[in-house]
Amino acid sequence: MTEFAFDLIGFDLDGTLLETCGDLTAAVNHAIGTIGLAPFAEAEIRTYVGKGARVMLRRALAASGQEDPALLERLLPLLFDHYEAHVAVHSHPYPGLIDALEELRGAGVRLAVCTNKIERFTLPLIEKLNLAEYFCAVIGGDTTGLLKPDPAPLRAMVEKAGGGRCLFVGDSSNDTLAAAALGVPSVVVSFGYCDGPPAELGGTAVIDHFDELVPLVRNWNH
Ligand SMILES: O=C(O)COP(=O)(O)O
Ligand SMILES: [Mg+2]
Repeated sequence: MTEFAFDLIGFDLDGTLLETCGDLTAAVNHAIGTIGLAPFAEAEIRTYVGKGARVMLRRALAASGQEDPALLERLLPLLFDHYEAHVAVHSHPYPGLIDALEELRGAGVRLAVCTNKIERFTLPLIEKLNLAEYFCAVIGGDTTGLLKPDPAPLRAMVEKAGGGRCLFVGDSSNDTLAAAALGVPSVVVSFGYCDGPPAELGGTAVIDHFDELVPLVRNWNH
């Protein structure tokens, strides 16, 4: 038991723990630049993030008028190699995150990650930003073979982290749907890459800043 309503708090990665869009945009632009396509602004790529790198690149190619699946398969390794070499150039935790993680950990709440980003990028990114020590389980988009909104990766996170009363924090309907399918309450961060109005994404609650997370779970009344 903890002083909070939860034993375990899981987090989505892109657009929730971390602002990663600068490095993702650079990787997309590198890949499509090799065939002479015009680069995208970060604000556009933000709307393509959340269902894994393959879907992000497919969306960018479609917006460039390129729908050929073979082209997607040819450019994806170029995106991967660029992203792997530049995974934490601009990426950084959202304001207030570290203080919130410290306070939750100090209160005995276990912390974990469940992201659609594949492990090849997820693990080094968390390491490089000095966040690995906080998380007792990290599930990537290729860990179970299924992506959120399927609940399988979230279930794997809960099991690996030792179970208990769980809350999941995310920025998109992938997160709220996966949580709902597992019967886990969810919090939407309105500052992420939300795929709709934050209050309409199906979460149990919405926060606008990580400073709101600890008071929310301390006074949980949902
Ligand atoms: O789209 C991705 O690669 C990952 O997104 P997520 O961390 O929000 O699940
Ligand atoms: Mg996300």
